[in-house]
Amino acid sequence: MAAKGETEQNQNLRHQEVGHKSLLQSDALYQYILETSVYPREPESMKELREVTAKHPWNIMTTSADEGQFLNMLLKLINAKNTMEIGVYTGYSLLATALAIPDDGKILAMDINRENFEIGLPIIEKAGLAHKIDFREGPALPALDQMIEDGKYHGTFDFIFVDADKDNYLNYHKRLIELVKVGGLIGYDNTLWNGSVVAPPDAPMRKYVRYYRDFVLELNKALAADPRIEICMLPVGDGITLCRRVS
Ligand SMILES: C[S@@+](CC[C@H](N)C(=O)[O-])C[C@H]1O[C@@H](n2cnc3c(N)ncnc32)[C@H](O)[C@@H]1O
Repeated sequence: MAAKGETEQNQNLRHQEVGHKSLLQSDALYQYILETSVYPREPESMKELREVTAKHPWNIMTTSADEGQFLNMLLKLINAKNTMEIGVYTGYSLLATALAIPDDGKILAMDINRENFEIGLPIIEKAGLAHKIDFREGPALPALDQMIEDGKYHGTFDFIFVDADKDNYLNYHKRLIELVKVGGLIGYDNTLWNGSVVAPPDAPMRKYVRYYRDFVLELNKALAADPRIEICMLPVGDGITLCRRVS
């Protein structure tokens, strides 16, 4: 929202700064989406987890409520059962997934930080969903290598959500393309990276946005050129690219 008394010119300038949270033209439009169709339909457990996460110092990392709603709907549409998530944080997207998959569905969830996962875990337990989650603490890349070496995970995942270290996304893609089933989906989060993907190099940008920007640009090019997948880039949240494995 525009601060009280802020001039239109200042407001426009503020929206040009890279790092603006919403990719939409105005905060008011984003707020409209949240208040009209997201918050009124958000399950109690997701609301509770969102509110607990809001008090955490790194809350900027959480998946937005509109993206959580989108993931939940998408997983139901594709009847996902066997899923993976790389980058859990306090578990908002994890909970959106756990709510969408059937009772015997599974989520292999990986994160280097167990402490943050444990912030959301009691809420997931209270919702009766913890049995669907196999949380593994540690860096995802060696874990994926191990799965590939094991052989038994090839082509077994219906859906994989990647929301972790952007400088590894291409490394993840090389492995995940073997683990997702033909016809299954991989979702890469933050592919519009705060809008920085179209910013001039000298634009004002937070340090971490600038650091990861080139990796995101490289990923987007590589996904667009990969004949093993069909892709669809959506301006939901910070941008999500869905990749459907076709071969
Ligand atoms: C943007 S947050 C994930 C947000 C989460 N999807 C949600 O809904 O709140 C990114 C997470 O990736 C984790 N992460 C960073 N590097 C990682 C790595 N190499 N392997 C696994 N997880 C990693 C971080 O600890 C952090 O919790």
